[in-house]
Amino acid sequence: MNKVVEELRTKETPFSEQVISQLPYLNACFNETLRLHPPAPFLLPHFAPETCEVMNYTVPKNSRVFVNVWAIGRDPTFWEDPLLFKPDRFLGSNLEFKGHDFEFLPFGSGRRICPGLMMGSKQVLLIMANLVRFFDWSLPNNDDPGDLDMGERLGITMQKEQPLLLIPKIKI
Ligand code: HEM
Repeated sequence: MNKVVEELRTKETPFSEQVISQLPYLNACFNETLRLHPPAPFLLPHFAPETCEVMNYTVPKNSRVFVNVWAIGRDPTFWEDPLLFKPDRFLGSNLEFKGHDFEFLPFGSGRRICPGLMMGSKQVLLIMANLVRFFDWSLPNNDDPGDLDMGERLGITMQKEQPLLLIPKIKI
């Protein structure tokens, strides 16, 4: 948190879209959040119109296919310390969420990739940048952020199981 605060508070505001895309730590935090908590953990249901082979598995014609990107994002084959929130893993890495890196598919891939990818990612980054830049955040009772319950519940999209209660203090 300190690293992203420092990165944001040395930049001029209001933040432009161009500045936001050049903030490595903010972008790394966004990527790491999408890796561990993809909003659509099974993507949208896909359909195999023909029988096909994928990595030695046969997918029969007319199958309904779910891609578990939640599990892929936590697979120790691809990710070191997969359950830890470590944004630094994305610093200096070429991994992108644009559908070419199959270990990181929070927006899906291929013809049905999320068409709102650019809009959604820019919006979240801008909102996060402003919330972090202009407020100091703490937990009620000065609770330790490390103890925050990050349990999830599956709905149409993934949701935090317990509501997030935070105290903002304005910081100009
Ligand atoms: C952080 C924000 C967002 C995330 C993580 C996200 C994620 C996804 C995912 C995983 C899919 C399924 C892709 C697949 O099955 O391969 C999807 C589909 C879709 N998304 Fe997004 N999305 C986001 C924002 C948006 C926004 C802002 C819009 C519209 C303005 C949007 C519109 C759509 C539409 C229309 C589809 C269905 C595409 C199709 O089935 O052909 N999304 N999104």
